[in-house]
Amino acid sequence: MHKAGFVNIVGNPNVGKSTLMNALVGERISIITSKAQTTRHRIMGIVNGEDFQIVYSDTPGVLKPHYKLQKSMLGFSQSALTDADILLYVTDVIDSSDKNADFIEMVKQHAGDYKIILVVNKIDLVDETKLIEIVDSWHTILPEAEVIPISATQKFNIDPLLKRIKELLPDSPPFFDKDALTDKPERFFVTEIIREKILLNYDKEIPYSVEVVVEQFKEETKLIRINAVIYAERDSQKGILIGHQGKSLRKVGMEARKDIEAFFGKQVYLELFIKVEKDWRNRETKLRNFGYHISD
Ligand SMILES: Nc1nc2c(ncn2[C@@H]2O[C@H](COP(=O)(O)OP(=O)(O)OP(=O)(O)O)[C@@H](O)[C@H]2O)c(=O)[nH]1
Repeated sequence: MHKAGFVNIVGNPNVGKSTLMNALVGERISIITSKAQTTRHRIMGIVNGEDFQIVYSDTPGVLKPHYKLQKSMLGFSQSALTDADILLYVTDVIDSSDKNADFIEMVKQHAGDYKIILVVNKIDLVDETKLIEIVDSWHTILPEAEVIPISATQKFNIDPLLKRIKELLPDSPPFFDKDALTDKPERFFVTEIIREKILLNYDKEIPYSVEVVVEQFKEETKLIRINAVIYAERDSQKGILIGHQGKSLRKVGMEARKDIEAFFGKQVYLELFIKVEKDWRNRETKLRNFGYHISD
């Protein structure tokens, strides 16, 4: 049986999230260190094993202390919370729970949607008595969570944490092509960015009916040339995607190009094509393979 799921990492700045990520992900995988932000999450790394796939991502901004958790942010934060399989709430022995009261409340509200692991980092800085006190207090604040104390820099308790994450992952086939992603993560991000722009620019039916495939990704010294195909299911959708005098598609292309340029820190020449592939949904596997095909 294969396991796969989304592990969403939240926590205040400076508690050691990056250090923990490196320790968890280490050399086990193709780490994706890019700063690009996709629709809801920033994917930080994907760990592939023979029978599992862990997709780590974080929710930027959720816990920044200078961001008073305002009403307007709530929707975003909640959606980030609801689609995690496992929530990795990272804190450290210095962090105080008071300033996160609002966020903790939200975590609790969604406790039925995911498993929560509360990671107390930097335990190398305190003695045992203090640590027990801290762990106990978190048990009280968030009884829904399993508390795992670690030291990311000392690599203490990292393996048991990883083991627990694997145990808690739901049974599922992988979400991302395991091999293709390992050596070509950039295609995945291009696809994600284009998909995001489609989501933002068209009504619901369209985003769910299209598949984006990067057919060419050619990196030159000063420029990246990308050809991507948006597959629609019907001719009518093709028309909507293109829009009046090509206006809609141009807008998607322009917005996507800007983000892709920011992502790679390089000028990008992006060409978008639309093709109709009737009933592509029933041929998903074929399409997925095709999507990672390198044409140059
Ligand atoms: N003593 C100790 N320091 C640690 C440990 N883990 C991380 N640190 C230190 O804590 C600081 C912050 O670590 P980061 O991994 O950058 O923290 P972060 O949560 O990713 O920070 P942001 O990127 O600001 O959100 C660094 O100086 C780390 O070396 C630990 O286990 N013990």
